[in-house]
Amino acid sequence: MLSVSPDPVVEDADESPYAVRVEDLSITYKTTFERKPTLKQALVRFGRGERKVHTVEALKNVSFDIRVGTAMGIIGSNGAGKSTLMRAMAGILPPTSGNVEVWGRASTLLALGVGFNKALSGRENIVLGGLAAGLSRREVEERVEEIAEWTELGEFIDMPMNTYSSGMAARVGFSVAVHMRPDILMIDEALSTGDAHFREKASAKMAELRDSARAMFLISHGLGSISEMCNDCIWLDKGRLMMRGSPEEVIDAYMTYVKVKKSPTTTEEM
Ligand SMILES: Nc1ncnc2c1ncn2[C@@H]1O[C@H](COP(=O)(O)OP(=O)(O)OP(=O)(O)O)[C@@H](O)[C@H]1O
Repeated sequence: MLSVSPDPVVEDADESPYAVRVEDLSITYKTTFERKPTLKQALVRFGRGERKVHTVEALKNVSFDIRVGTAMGIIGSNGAGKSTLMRAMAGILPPTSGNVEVWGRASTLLALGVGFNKALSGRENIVLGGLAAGLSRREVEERVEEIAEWTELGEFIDMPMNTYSSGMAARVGFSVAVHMRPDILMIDEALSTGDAHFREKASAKMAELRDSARAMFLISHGLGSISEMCNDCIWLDKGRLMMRGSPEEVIDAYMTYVKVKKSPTTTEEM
């Protein structure tokens, strides 16, 4: 079950209120697919394929909570369940079991550029993105110029997005997400897109948002950006929560686990 409330709950006057609470969360994907029959099976069954169900337990009994002011890094190998967790917290994916409670409006920067209509211009996609994020027509009109300007795409902003490079499309996605003034900001790999100049600009914007939002989540294989941007960290492995702690200690444990020597290059490539 996902529940979203507008205001944070204060339970203990000495502590910041909760921003997100994840309780015993499990998510299982079920995909059916047509398995190609062997020649013999095809002859026996006159070419009919066999429907197979493939089940993946992407998250298994994950629990944690974060308070206002937390910038949490999420680390783990490919397929560990990081994006699944983010999707569940954003309300895009319903839990198979367990609960997710979110206080405030979440804005996600998942898989940058996905969801754009490439036949439309960057500016038109900004309008659609703003409306999809729940802004009113008027709010979108008020912000579209600023969002377009921020991409620094010049006249490309009025050209169809199928003429863009992936980095240019990512700029549009990033700009829309960071201008939604979210309470809870969720960023998936945003820092790895764009060129050096845009990455720097994106980092500065994220630092600004981290300070104004109630909470932030950052998924990145660039462990350097996790230690730079975050004050809390979790490590997922095969859907399980392995560890929670300061970015330094969790990254250390993770690096030891995957037995990769610590060096600036490997840190960025994990
Ligand atoms: N839509 C889906 N249908 C079926 N299985 C899925 C789907 N999305 C993800 N999975 C599976 O769930 C598991 C977790 O995937 P997820 O994308 O959450 O991992 P991740 O930690 O974000 O990985 P990466 O670092 O590669 O982005 C993987 O085994 C993946 O194959």
